[in-house]
Amino acid sequence: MQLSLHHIVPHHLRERLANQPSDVWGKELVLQGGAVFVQAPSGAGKTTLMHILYGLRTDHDGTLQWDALQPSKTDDATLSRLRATDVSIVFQDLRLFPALTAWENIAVKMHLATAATEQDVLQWMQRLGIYHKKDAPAATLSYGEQQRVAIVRALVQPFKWLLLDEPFSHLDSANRQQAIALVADVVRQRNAGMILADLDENNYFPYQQTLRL
Ligand SMILES: Nc1ncnc2c1ncn2[C@@H]1O[C@H](COP(=O)(O)OP(=O)(O)OP(=O)(O)O)[C@@H](O)[C@H]1O
Repeated sequence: MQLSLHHIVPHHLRERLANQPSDVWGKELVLQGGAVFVQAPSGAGKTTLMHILYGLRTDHDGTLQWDALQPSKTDDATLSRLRATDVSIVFQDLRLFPALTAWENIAVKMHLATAATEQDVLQWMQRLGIYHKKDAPAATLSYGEQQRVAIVRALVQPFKWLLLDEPFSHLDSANRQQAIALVADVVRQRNAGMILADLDENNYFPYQQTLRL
Protein backbone atom coordinates (compact mmCIF):
# COMPACT_ATOMS: atom_id res chain seq x y z
CA MET A 1 0.00 0.00 0.00
CA GLN A 2 1.28 3.42 -0.95
CA LEU A 3 1.12 6.23 1.61
CA SER A 4 1.07 9.60 -0.11
CA LEU A 5 1.42 12.91 1.66
CA HIS A 6 0.54 15.83 -0.54
CA HIS A 7 1.78 19.09 0.98
CA ILE A 8 0.57 18.32 4.49
CA VAL A 9 0.93 21.11 7.05
CA PRO A 10 -0.79 20.66 10.41
CA HIS A 11 -2.76 23.78 11.28
CA HIS A 12 -1.22 24.09 14.74
CA LEU A 13 2.32 23.98 13.31
CA ARG A 14 1.73 26.40 10.41
CA GLU A 15 3.48 29.42 11.89
CA ARG A 16 6.41 27.50 13.27
CA LEU A 17 6.93 25.69 9.97
CA ALA A 18 6.91 28.85 7.87
CA ASN A 19 10.67 29.36 8.35
CA GLN A 20 11.77 25.82 8.99
CA PRO A 21 12.89 23.21 6.46
CA SER A 22 11.31 19.77 6.75
CA ASP A 23 11.45 16.53 4.77
CA VAL A 24 7.75 15.97 5.40
CA TRP A 25 5.66 19.06 6.15
CA GLY A 26 4.54 20.87 3.01
CA LYS A 27 6.28 18.35 0.79
CA GLU A 28 5.14 15.86 -1.82
CA LEU A 29 6.09 12.54 -0.28
CA VAL A 30 5.24 9.02 -1.39
CA LEU A 31 6.12 6.07 0.81
CA GLN A 32 6.07 2.73 -0.99
CA GLY A 33 7.30 0.47 1.81
CA GLY A 34 10.48 -0.50 3.60
CA ALA A 35 11.65 0.85 6.95
CA VAL A 36 11.27 4.61 7.34
CA PHE A 37 12.73 6.54 10.27
CA VAL A 38 11.21 9.88 11.28
CA GLN A 39 13.57 11.80 13.48
CA ALA A 40 12.75 15.01 15.30
CA PRO A 41 13.20 16.65 18.68
CA SER A 42 10.43 16.78 21.25
CA GLY A 43 7.50 18.90 20.13
CA ALA A 44 8.39 18.86 16.43
CA GLY A 45 5.29 16.88 15.48
CA LYS A 46 6.13 13.16 15.43
CA THR A 47 2.90 12.17 17.18
CA THR A 48 0.97 14.62 15.02
CA LEU A 49 2.39 12.96 11.92
CA MET A 50 1.60 9.44 13.18
CA HIS A 51 -1.99 10.44 13.95
CA ILE A 52 -2.34 12.02 10.50
CA LEU A 53 -0.94 8.90 8.82
CA TYR A 54 -3.36 6.71 10.81
CA GLY A 55 -6.23 8.94 9.70
CA LEU A 56 -6.99 10.14 13.23
CA ARG A 57 -6.15 13.80 12.65
CA THR A 58 -7.51 15.78 9.75
CA ASP A 59 -6.77 19.29 11.04
CA HIS A 60 -4.16 19.97 8.38
CA ASP A 61 -3.69 21.49 4.94
CA GLY A 62 -2.90 19.08 2.13
CA THR A 63 -4.06 15.53 1.54
CA LEU A 64 -3.20 12.08 2.82
CA GLN A 65 -3.84 9.02 0.68
CA TRP A 66 -3.73 5.30 1.43
CA ASP A 67 -3.37 4.16 -2.17
CA ALA A 68 -6.25 5.99 -3.89
CA LEU A 69 -8.31 6.42 -0.72
CA GLN A 70 -8.40 9.66 1.25
CA PRO A 71 -8.95 8.77 4.93
CA SER A 72 -10.36 12.25 5.63
CA LYS A 73 -13.15 11.60 3.14
CA THR A 74 -13.86 8.06 4.24
CA ASP A 75 -16.63 6.98 6.60
CA ASP A 76 -15.71 5.70 10.07
CA ALA A 77 -16.81 2.10 9.45
CA THR A 78 -14.63 1.77 6.33
CA LEU A 79 -11.71 3.44 8.08
CA SER A 80 -11.99 1.12 11.09
CA ARG A 81 -12.08 -1.91 8.80
CA LEU A 82 -9.00 -0.72 6.92
CA ARG A 83 -7.15 0.06 10.13
CA ALA A 84 -7.85 -3.50 11.29
CA THR A 85 -6.37 -5.02 8.15
CA ASP A 86 -3.91 -2.56 6.62
CA VAL A 87 -2.45 -0.11 9.12
CA SER A 88 -1.36 -0.96 12.65
CA ILE A 89 0.07 1.40 15.24
CA VAL A 90 1.86 1.54 18.56
CA PHE A 91 0.70 4.84 20.02
CA GLN A 92 3.16 6.84 22.06
CA ASP A 93 0.56 6.88 24.84
CA LEU A 94 -0.15 3.16 24.22
CA ARG A 95 -3.95 3.38 24.67
CA LEU A 96 -4.39 0.06 26.45
CA PHE A 97 -7.63 -0.62 28.31
CA PRO A 98 -6.45 -0.29 31.93
CA ALA A 99 -9.05 -2.61 33.46
CA LEU A 100 -8.43 -5.42 30.96
CA THR A 101 -5.57 -7.84 31.45
CA ALA A 102 -2.53 -7.82 29.19
CA TRP A 103 -3.94 -10.87 27.39
CA GLU A 104 -7.41 -9.33 27.03
CA ASN A 105 -5.94 -6.14 25.57
CA ILE A 106 -4.32 -8.23 22.86
CA ALA A 107 -7.30 -10.58 22.39
CA VAL A 108 -9.60 -7.63 21.71
CA LYS A 109 -7.54 -6.94 18.59
CA MET A 110 -7.60 -10.62 17.58
CA HIS A 111 -11.41 -10.57 17.49
CA LEU A 112 -11.35 -7.86 14.82
CA ALA A 113 -8.87 -9.40 12.40
CA THR A 114 -5.94 -11.57 13.24
CA ALA A 115 -2.81 -12.69 11.47
CA ALA A 116 -1.46 -14.54 14.50
CA THR A 117 -2.53 -17.61 16.47
CA GLU A 118 -2.94 -17.67 20.25
CA GLN A 119 0.22 -19.75 20.35
CA ASP A 120 2.13 -17.04 18.43
CA VAL A 121 0.93 -14.42 20.88
CA LEU A 122 1.94 -16.43 23.93
CA GLN A 123 5.34 -17.05 22.36
CA TRP A 124 5.75 -13.35 21.58
CA MET A 125 4.81 -12.46 25.16
CA GLN A 126 7.47 -14.90 26.32
CA ARG A 127 10.05 -13.38 23.96
CA LEU A 128 9.31 -9.92 25.35
CA GLY A 129 9.33 -11.07 29.00
CA ILE A 130 5.68 -10.25 29.73
CA TYR A 131 4.20 -13.76 29.72
CA HIS A 132 4.06 -13.80 33.52
CA LYS A 133 1.94 -10.63 33.39
CA LYS A 134 -0.58 -12.12 30.95
CA ASP A 135 -3.44 -12.15 33.47
CA ALA A 136 -2.60 -8.90 35.24
CA PRO A 137 -4.72 -5.79 34.54
CA ALA A 138 -2.85 -3.40 32.26
CA ALA A 139 -3.19 -0.65 34.87
CA THR A 140 -0.95 -2.62 37.24
CA LEU A 141 1.89 -3.05 34.72
CA SER A 142 4.94 -0.81 34.56
CA TYR A 143 5.05 1.54 31.58
CA GLY A 144 7.75 -0.58 29.96
CA GLU A 145 5.60 -3.70 30.39
CA GLN A 146 2.61 -1.87 28.95
CA GLN A 147 4.77 -0.78 26.03
CA ARG A 148 5.58 -4.42 25.30
CA VAL A 149 1.88 -5.36 25.48
CA ALA A 150 1.11 -2.55 23.02
CA ILE A 151 3.81 -3.84 20.67
CA VAL A 152 2.41 -7.39 20.73
CA ARG A 153 -1.11 -6.02 20.26
CA ALA A 154 0.00 -4.08 17.18
CA LEU A 155 1.60 -7.19 15.69
CA VAL A 156 -1.35 -9.59 15.96
CA GLN A 157 -3.47 -7.89 13.32
CA PRO A 158 -2.72 -8.03 9.62
CA PHE A 159 -1.02 -4.88 8.34
CA LYS A 160 0.66 -3.42 5.29
CA TRP A 161 2.14 -0.58 7.32
CA LEU A 162 3.20 -0.56 10.97
CA LEU A 163 3.46 2.85 12.67
CA LEU A 164 5.61 3.05 15.81
CA ASP A 165 5.71 6.25 17.87
CA GLU A 166 8.73 6.14 20.22
CA PRO A 167 7.90 2.47 20.84
CA PHE A 168 10.92 1.52 22.94
CA SER A 169 11.22 4.64 25.09
CA HIS A 170 10.75 2.77 28.39
CA LEU A 171 12.65 -0.42 27.58
CA ASP A 172 16.11 -1.30 28.83
CA SER A 173 18.57 -2.37 26.15
CA ALA A 174 18.00 -6.13 26.58
CA ASN A 175 14.23 -5.80 26.31
CA ARG A 176 14.60 -3.31 23.49
CA GLN A 177 16.72 -5.79 21.53
CA GLN A 178 14.05 -8.48 21.99
CA ALA A 179 11.31 -6.09 20.88
CA ILE A 180 13.31 -4.94 17.83
CA ALA A 181 13.96 -8.55 16.80
CA LEU A 182 10.27 -9.46 17.14
CA VAL A 183 9.06 -6.42 15.21
CA ALA A 184 11.65 -7.08 12.48
CA ASP A 185 10.58 -10.74 12.20
CA VAL A 186 6.87 -9.97 11.91
CA VAL A 187 7.31 -7.02 9.53
CA ARG A 188 9.47 -9.23 7.30
CA GLN A 189 6.93 -12.10 7.40
CA ARG A 190 4.12 -9.73 6.43
CA ASN A 191 6.25 -8.01 3.78
CA ALA A 192 5.03 -4.76 5.32
CA GLY A 193 6.37 -1.24 5.54
CA MET A 194 7.14 0.41 8.85
CA ILE A 195 7.54 3.98 10.05
CA LEU A 196 9.29 4.55 13.35
CA ALA A 197 9.38 7.99 14.94
CA ASP A 198 11.92 8.82 17.61
CA LEU A 199 13.86 11.67 19.14
CA ASP A 200 17.40 10.62 18.41
CA GLU A 201 19.14 8.79 15.63
CA ASN A 202 19.23 5.04 16.09
CA ASN A 203 20.02 1.92 14.14
CA TYR A 204 17.25 -0.25 15.53
CA PHE A 205 16.34 -1.25 11.97
CA PRO A 206 18.15 -0.99 8.63
CA TYR A 207 16.21 2.10 7.53
CA GLN A 208 15.80 2.74 3.82
CA GLN A 209 14.79 6.33 4.42
CA THR A 210 15.29 8.91 7.18
CA LEU A 211 12.95 11.89 7.29
CA ARG A 212 13.55 14.92 9.49
CA LEU A 213 10.51 16.90 10.56
N1 LIG B 1 -4.50 19.96 18.82
C1 LIG B 1 -3.44 20.75 19.04
N2 LIG B 1 -3.59 22.08 19.18
C2 LIG B 1 -2.52 22.88 19.41
N3 LIG B 1 -1.26 22.44 19.49
C3 LIG B 1 -1.05 21.13 19.35
C4 LIG B 1 -2.13 20.21 19.12
N4 LIG B 1 -1.61 18.96 19.02
C5 LIG B 1 -0.27 19.08 19.19
N5 LIG B 1 0.06 20.37 19.40
C6 LIG B 1 1.42 20.92 19.58
O1 LIG B 1 2.16 20.56 18.43
C7 LIG B 1 3.52 20.29 18.78
C8 LIG B 1 3.90 18.92 18.28
O2 LIG B 1 3.28 17.93 19.11
P1 LIG B 1 3.59 16.38 18.93
O3 LIG B 1 2.97 15.66 20.07
O4 LIG B 1 3.21 15.97 17.57
O5 LIG B 1 5.19 16.38 19.06
P2 LIG B 1 6.24 15.19 19.20
O6 LIG B 1 7.34 15.46 18.21
O7 LIG B 1 5.55 13.88 19.08
O8 LIG B 1 6.77 15.42 20.67
P3 LIG B 1 7.38 14.37 21.77
O9 LIG B 1 8.68 13.85 21.19
O10 LIG B 1 7.61 15.25 22.97
O11 LIG B 1 6.36 13.30 21.97
C9 LIG B 1 3.60 20.46 20.28
O12 LIG B 1 4.10 21.76 20.55
C10 LIG B 1 2.16 20.32 20.74
O13 LIG B 1 1.89 21.06 21.91
